[in-house]
Amino acid sequence: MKNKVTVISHPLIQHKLTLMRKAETSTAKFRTLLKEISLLLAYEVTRDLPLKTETIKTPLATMEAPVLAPDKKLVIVSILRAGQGILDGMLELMPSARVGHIGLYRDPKTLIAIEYYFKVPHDVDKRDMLVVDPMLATGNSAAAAVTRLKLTNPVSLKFVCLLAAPEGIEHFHEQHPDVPIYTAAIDQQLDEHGYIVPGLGDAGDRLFGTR
Ligand SMILES: O=P(O)(O)OC[C@H]1O[C@H](OP(=O)(O)OP(=O)(O)O)[C@H](O)[C@@H]1O
Ligand SMILES: O=c1cc[nH]c(=O)[nH]1
Ligand SMILES: [Mg+2]
Repeated sequence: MKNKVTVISHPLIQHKLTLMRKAETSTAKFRTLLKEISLLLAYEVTRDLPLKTETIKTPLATMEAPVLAPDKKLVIVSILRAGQGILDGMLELMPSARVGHIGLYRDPKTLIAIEYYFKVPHDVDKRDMLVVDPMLATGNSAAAAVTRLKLTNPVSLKFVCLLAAPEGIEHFHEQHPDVPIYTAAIDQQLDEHGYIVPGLGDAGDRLFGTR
């Protein structure tokens, strides 16, 4: 499991990601695309969820049918703000998942992540945790979020994003070699302001139309 990065390179994801990257893509379209991609990411990220069987009756017969095994299943933690875009899509696929929020913003000068909000369900220690944020740039935000969330003792932890920079992957795995990263793409590098290049710009601003 050490230093594991999975690039989810499904053609539908790659096509939609290209549309998201385009500077002319509207806020409404950007939001819809992120939601659609998140459904596809969720499908891949939950591939190893354990199953058990239960006896059910179809209109024709009784059968042993697969259902998700644990009573307490997933908790999805959104890193505010932009994590909300992935959360929306994932909740459509997994409407019973519990949800946590961690509010972080990057100080524009130091690029250090500053926490301003934290709330997770009381029973996260019985749940598998997906931490979601579209962007892994320096990795400061994701690493700080996971450091904080590890204190809540989730059963397991995965980090899910849309775009990752090589620098961010390295920094994140220096601090959390045990936490796998799932991403739709790994871009070239960071620019001097800590933005992913070629990237898609500021995910939060594009999602909420704040710029
Ligand atoms: O890997 P890092 O260098 O930490 O950068 C990534 C972070 O930057 C963005 O959030 P931002 O700070 O812009 O906050 P916002 O979501 O409220 O816009 C993004 O959503 C990540 O949380
Ligand atoms: O490229 C980047 C880097 C950090 N945060 C973003 O939203 N985009
Ligand atoms: Mg932002």
